[in-house]
Formats: sequence, structure tokens, C-alpha cells
Amino acid sequence: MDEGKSIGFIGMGDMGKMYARRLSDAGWKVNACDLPDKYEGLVKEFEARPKVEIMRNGHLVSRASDYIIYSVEAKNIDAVVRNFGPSTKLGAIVGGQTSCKAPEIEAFQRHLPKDVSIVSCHSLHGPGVDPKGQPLVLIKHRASDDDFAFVEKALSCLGSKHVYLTREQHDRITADTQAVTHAAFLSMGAAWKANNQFPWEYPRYIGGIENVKINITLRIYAAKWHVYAGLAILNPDAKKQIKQYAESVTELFKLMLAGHREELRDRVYAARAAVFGHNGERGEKKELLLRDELLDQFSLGEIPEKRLKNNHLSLLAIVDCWWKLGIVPYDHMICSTPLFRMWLGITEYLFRNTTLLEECIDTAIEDNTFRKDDLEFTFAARDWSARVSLGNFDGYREKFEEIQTYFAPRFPEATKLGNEMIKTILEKTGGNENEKGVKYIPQG
Ligand SMILES: NC(=O)C1=CN([C@@H]2O[C@H](COP(=O)(O)OP(=O)(O)OC[C@H]3O[C@@H](n4cnc5c(N)ncnc54)[C@H](OP(=O)(O)O)[C@@H]3O)[C@@H](O)[C@H]2O)C=CC1
Ligand SMILES: O=C(O)C(=O)Cc1ccc(O)cc1
Repeated sequence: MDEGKSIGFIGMGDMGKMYARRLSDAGWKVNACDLPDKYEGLVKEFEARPKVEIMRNGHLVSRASDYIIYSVEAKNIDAVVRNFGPSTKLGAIVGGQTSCKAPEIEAFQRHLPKDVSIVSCHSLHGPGVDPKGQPLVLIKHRASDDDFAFVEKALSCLGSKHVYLTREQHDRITADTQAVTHAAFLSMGAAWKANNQFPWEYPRYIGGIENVKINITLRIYAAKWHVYAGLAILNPDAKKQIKQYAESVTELFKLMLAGHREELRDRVYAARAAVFGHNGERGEKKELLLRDELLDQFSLGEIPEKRLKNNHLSLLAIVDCWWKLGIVPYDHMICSTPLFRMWLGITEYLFRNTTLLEECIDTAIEDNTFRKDDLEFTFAARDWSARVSLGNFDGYREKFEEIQTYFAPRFPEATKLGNEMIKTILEKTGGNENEKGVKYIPQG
């Protein structure tokens, strides 16, 4: 295949392995390494795949491969490229899988020899999701058309939708989509833990869109902290979005506490008009992305006979945040992750249904049984924002892992349910169809 060209992977964690398996299945020769202590284990794991050669370090991968993908923690990218970059084969192509492109491309520019092309990628989904039909961002930073065509050809076996962006466009959009979405779900988990609650044990958190909140929160906490920390802390646009989200949560909660119904209502409707149109008519499709009946089946607890009301502070705040930052989330659909589509789906469900939105405002003002949940949610959103703004990786990790430990016993069940939920919803929302690549032109 392609006169014996080979693809290299530095970093054989979840994403590196997923790529290595799929590329070798498609017939490519793959050279791969992780840290030296993983060598023996990887050799064993890949012994049945003769197309995958496990090497002892990144120097060996770099000198032998025609296209090398760094698939390591974003926070380590500079150190790893500094170490192995100078060993890159003459005239090879180098790219990375990290979730924030400014530091990655800067590391390539600083440490790679000048004859090396730079084409980066970013699969906008986790390692457990079928890449078919999911967006795959490609960044032609420094490369000939032939080199870029080679990358497209090699990665075409993933069956993803190619989206062509610059690194700046990539980082802006993923701040709007991924970083702020994670901040919301991370805050829900933090608030439940702070109140010593397992939400599936409370009728108010069961069924419909509440299931999405629980399943996605647990899915995020079941994953690796560095993925979320990296894409939030290293992306300057993300800090701004997460800060605005925390401010929106705080300001809306204050209106609720003070019982300022009209002010709250005006603000919610102004945000709705900006994001969803005056009557909530703007959407991805005429039909809603998600509906309660579809979501009821993905429950970790018993569905109550009568659905309990919620003021959905987390959802009111995201629309307020989009409004304040001038973001129209539908503009980013082409670069959306499954989690972002779920998040937009439940938000849209609430905001395009005036009866539900009114019920939410009534609950916010009249029902004080939510106050302790909302108080902890507000603290949590502000605390995550502070840790991200300070660039505090250790502080991020400490908080993440504490909450991870709290929820860990339910991860196997929640992951299974979450996978089914995502699969069903992607099928319903047409998120898995395969299309030709798109050149993304951001609006505004
Ligand atoms: N998981 C996801 O959903 C997605 C992740 N990404 C991005 O892809 C990248 C990889 O993520 P993921 O696979 O999930 O993370 P993992 O932690 O599973 O994998 C990263 C691997 O790189 C290894 N590594 C670190 N330093 C070196 C080195 N010097 N030489 C060789 N290997 C090294 C790590 O070892 P050790 O653990 O011992 O440090 C680890 O095994 C990250 O930048 C992430 O942001 C992108 C899309 C989706
Ligand atoms: O879908 C999400 O937002 C995820 O959490 C999975 C994920 C994590 C990191 C990425 O760079 C891309 C996708």
C-alpha cells in the first residue's frame, strides 16, 4: 500500500490504540510506542496483528515512519515533541491528536526539522464511539497538496467526515462546543457529590432529559482527567467560555433566590430569542433532536409515575452563556462531538417548548427544594472556572479524581447505558451517516 509507507503512533493510550487497530485493519503498516514500561504489555496485546510493530520509544517510531501521529497528553506535547521530533524521518509528515491545537502546532514548529510537513488531526469523539460519520478535523498547517492527500487517504479508513480548519478556527470552535459542555456536566457531578447524593436515587433526577444529565456526567467522570483538563486549560478561548458559564449560573441563581420572576423571565426569553429565535423556532431540524420518551429508557433508576419538575439552572445558564458570547450553537454542528449534540439536544428540548420553559421559571421562583442543589451547582461551576483560569492542572486533577472515586461503583452500568443512549440518539439524529468532507466556514 502506497509503496510501503508506514504510519507511526507515539502514545498508545485509548486513542492511539483505536487508530492503530483501524489503520492496520485497513492494511497499513503501523509503528507504535508508548512509555518504555508499557513495551512488553503492548507487544503482547498486539501480537496477533503482524501489521503493528511495537517499538521501544519515539525515536525508533519517528525514524521509521512516513506519517507520525503524536497521541499523548496535551500537557506533555511540547516535552514529547522536543524529545522525539529531531529523529523524524527526512521529508515525513507529522501530526497530533491532542484536543487543543495551539500548543501542539507550536511544539511542531519549534522542534521539528524544516523539511517535515505538519498536518494535524482531531477526532471529535471518544475512543469508544464508532468513528464512522463523526467529524474528523484536519489541519493542513505546513504541507504540500500531495502530503495532505496522503493523510486524507490514510485516515479515510475511519469513515469520518473530514472537516478542514485552521488551528485558530479549531480552538475557537472546540472552546464553544467541548470545553463549556464539559464544565456543565463536571459541575453537576461536583454538586451531587457535595450534597452526598447519587442522583439516580432521587425521583427528580430520573427519566427524560435527567437521564442524559446523569449518564453524560458519569461518562465524563469515568474517563481520564487529563483529556478534559488539557482542552480547557490550554485553550485561551475555553477559559473565557467557562468563566461566562459560571457567571451566567451565578446571576440566574441570584434572580431565583431573590424571587425576581419578571427579570428572570425577561432574561431567559432574551437568551432564547438570540439562540433559538423569538418563538424557539430555530433548530437543527424541524423535529427536536431529542425527546423525553426516547430518553426514558436510559435510566439508572426507577422512573417515577409523575415526572417531577426541575428549574434546570444548568440549561438556562448555557443558553444565557451562548447569548452573552454571541454563540449560535447550530453554527458549530459540523464540528460537534456526541456529548455536545446531547447537550444541545436537551437544551433545545427545553427552550423550544414554551410550556416547559414557563414551568421551569415557575419552579425556579416557587419551589425552594432545589436551592441546596443549585447552591452547590453554582459553587461548582465557579470553582471549575477558577481552576481552569489559574491553569491549575494539579488542582483540576485533585477535584476530578475525588469525584471520580465517589461515582466509580456505578461506572460499568452507566458506561453501558451511556453507550446505548449515544448510539440510539446518533441513529435518530442522523449523526452517523457518512458524507464527503466539508470546508467549514465559521459564521461571524
Ligand atoms: N480520549 C478521548 O476522548 C480523546 C482524546 N483526544 C486527545 O488525544 C490524546 C490522547 O488521548 P488518550 O489516548 O485518551 O489518552 P491516554 O492517556 O489514554 O493516552 C496517552 C498515552 O501517551 C503516553 N505517553 C506519554 N508520554 C509519552 C512518551 N514520551 N512516549 C510515548 N508515549 C507517551 C501515555 O502514557 P502514561 O499514561 O504512562 O503517561 C499514555 O499511554 C490527548 O491529547 C487527548 O486530549 C482526542 C480525541 C478524543
Ligand atoms: O464528546 C466529548 O466531548 C468527549 O468528552 C469525548 C472527547 C474528548 C476529547 C476530545 O478531544 C474529543 C472528544
